[in-house]
Amino acid sequence: MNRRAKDEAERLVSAGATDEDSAFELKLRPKKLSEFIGQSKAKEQLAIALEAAKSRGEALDHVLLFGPPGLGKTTLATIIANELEVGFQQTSGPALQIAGDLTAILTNLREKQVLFLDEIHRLQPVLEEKLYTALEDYKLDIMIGQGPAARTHVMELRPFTFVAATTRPGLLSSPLRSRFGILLRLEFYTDDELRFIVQRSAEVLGIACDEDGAAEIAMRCRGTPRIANRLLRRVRDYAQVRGNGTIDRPTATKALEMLEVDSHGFDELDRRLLRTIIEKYDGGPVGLNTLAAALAEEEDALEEVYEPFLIQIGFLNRTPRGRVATRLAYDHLGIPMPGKLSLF
Ligand SMILES: Nc1ncnc2c1ncn2[C@@H]1O[C@H](COP(=O)(O)OP(=O)(O)OP(=O)(O)O)[C@@H](O)[C@H]1O
Repeated sequence: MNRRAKDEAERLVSAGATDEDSAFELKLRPKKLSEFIGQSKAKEQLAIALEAAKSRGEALDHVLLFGPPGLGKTTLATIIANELEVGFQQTSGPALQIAGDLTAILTNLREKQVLFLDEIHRLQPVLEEKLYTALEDYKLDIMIGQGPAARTHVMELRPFTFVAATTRPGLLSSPLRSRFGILLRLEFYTDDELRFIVQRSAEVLGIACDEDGAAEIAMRCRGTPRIANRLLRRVRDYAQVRGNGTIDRPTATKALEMLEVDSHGFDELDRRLLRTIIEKYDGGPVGLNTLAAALAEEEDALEEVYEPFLIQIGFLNRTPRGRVATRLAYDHLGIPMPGKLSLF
């Protein structure tokens, strides 16, 4: 495990998946679009496209899912296959190393099947080019032989639906982006939607959790279902050992305070990030690389994992000159915000 993955795994409110999450996520994953809570815009777009493809008896257009980690991209990909009643095969950008890997997967796909490729922004450029004709015409160029005797053979593929996911849509080349007919952006969830998700997960896992207890967890999970499900498991432990086994508001509050997850779902790292901008750089603007060096964190991790939620809830601004802490950040940390200089 590299340092970033290790730090991420240790961070309770990280949106990245840990091994423990994966085991639970299999149980908690909604199987049908009707069970998928929230994301009404993406859901409606998808429902219409699914119905149209089904009524025409064709493979669904290729789908690109994008948004921060843990919001349900993999879940939606599996739902697409379930709704179409076709097979589902999953791989990821970093897992595909050589052209042969991709060829093997594509040539083994069955008619109208869903192929899900996670982290498509990390796909190697040569493989990306190979994908173009496969996505456009269901054809694959295969090189046979080597040197002057090498020949290209065009292989026909069965029509399939390609579903790709990325946290960094900006890194995709425009030819690749243009191969997708359906673009679905996933947004952070509202507190109400997350309360439903917590209650549903509690029911599936057989955990006693009342509405207020679920609301307390929902409020502190950074708009992210994966974090909601993880906090639910930790609060359940606390309720069993220190409480009467039921998750109500006081139990959830005490458990989350003990875990140092504050009322906004911030942990030590978020507070350190905001405090660094305020105390070391007078509130900003400070460039991403300077900030990453000051925090001893990687730029990618700051940009992909930590910042999106802080920006979404208005604690941080990304400006052309760098990151700026907002008044909300000063207030939350109890630091007085310096007044603007006035000429009068
Ligand atoms: N709308 C939803 N309703 C109920 N549960 C959800 C919803 N979205 C996600 N979840 C739950 O959150 C967890 C994480 O979802 P998922 O693995 O689909 O996220 P992801 O966006 O693919 O993340 P990553 O890209 O990091 O893999 C799963 O346990 C899933 O059951």
